[in-house]
Amino acid sequence: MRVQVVDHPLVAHKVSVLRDKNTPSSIFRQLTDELVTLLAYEATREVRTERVEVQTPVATTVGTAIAKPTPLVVPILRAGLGMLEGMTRLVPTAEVGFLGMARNEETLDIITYADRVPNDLTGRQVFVLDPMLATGGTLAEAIKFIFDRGAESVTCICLIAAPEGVARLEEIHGDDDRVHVVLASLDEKLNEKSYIIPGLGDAGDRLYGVTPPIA
Ligand SMILES: O=P(O)(O)OC[C@H]1O[C@H](OP(=O)(O)OP(=O)(O)O)[C@H](O)[C@@H]1O
Ligand SMILES: O=c1cc[nH]c(=O)[nH]1
Ligand SMILES: [Mg+2]
Repeated sequence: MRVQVVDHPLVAHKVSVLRDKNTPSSIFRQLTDELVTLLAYEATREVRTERVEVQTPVATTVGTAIAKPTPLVVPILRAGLGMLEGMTRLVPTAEVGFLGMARNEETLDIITYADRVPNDLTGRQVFVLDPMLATGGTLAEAIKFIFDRGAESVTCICLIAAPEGVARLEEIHGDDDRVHVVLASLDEKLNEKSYIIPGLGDAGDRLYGVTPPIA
């Protein structure tokens, strides 16, 4: 498993504004969108391509196209939805599947409440979007889910991660070069409620407002 923290002043600036508790939802959504585009640029370096013939106004040349089957983008609802548009803007030919997952804030168990992901992911490169990697429970479950359907590789794009969550994924996928994690920031730690410190609070709530927990 490869973990990459994107080291760029624009990324660092935007993450700092995201963290600020006084940043309103509208700006939070806009910054999330901008950050995804910057991270996706790195995360898609190994997207499969093929050579194509291109006719310019003056000559014929060989160009590059994203190969089929096209990448599949999977935002983890809710918070991952805030990252979808930034990703599809960069890879407009990607297909999109949806996974609804929520962590029970008491037990930290993961509830999968929606599955709109193709049943057969054989040979697919999958990009999972979720702004927060805290204990790693959600992403561990999502990665397993996607590999169980036959995907070739899983690249997770997250804004902020805790070392504890990265360590959990390393424990499961340490030797697995099919897994790649791209981050804007690797933070300090988790607090006693498994929130990321310093983090940015609850990403879903900051994007969309407070929602009651799923029973
Ligand atoms: O690494 P973990 O400890 O599993 O925590 C991270 C998960 O928590 C948040 O989702 P949440 O459960 O709050 O759902 P939401 O997006 O609907 O708010 C976040 O978007 C991740 O999916
Ligand atoms: O800090 C955290 C941890 C989990 N989920 C969030 O949205 N934020
Ligand atoms: Mg949440």
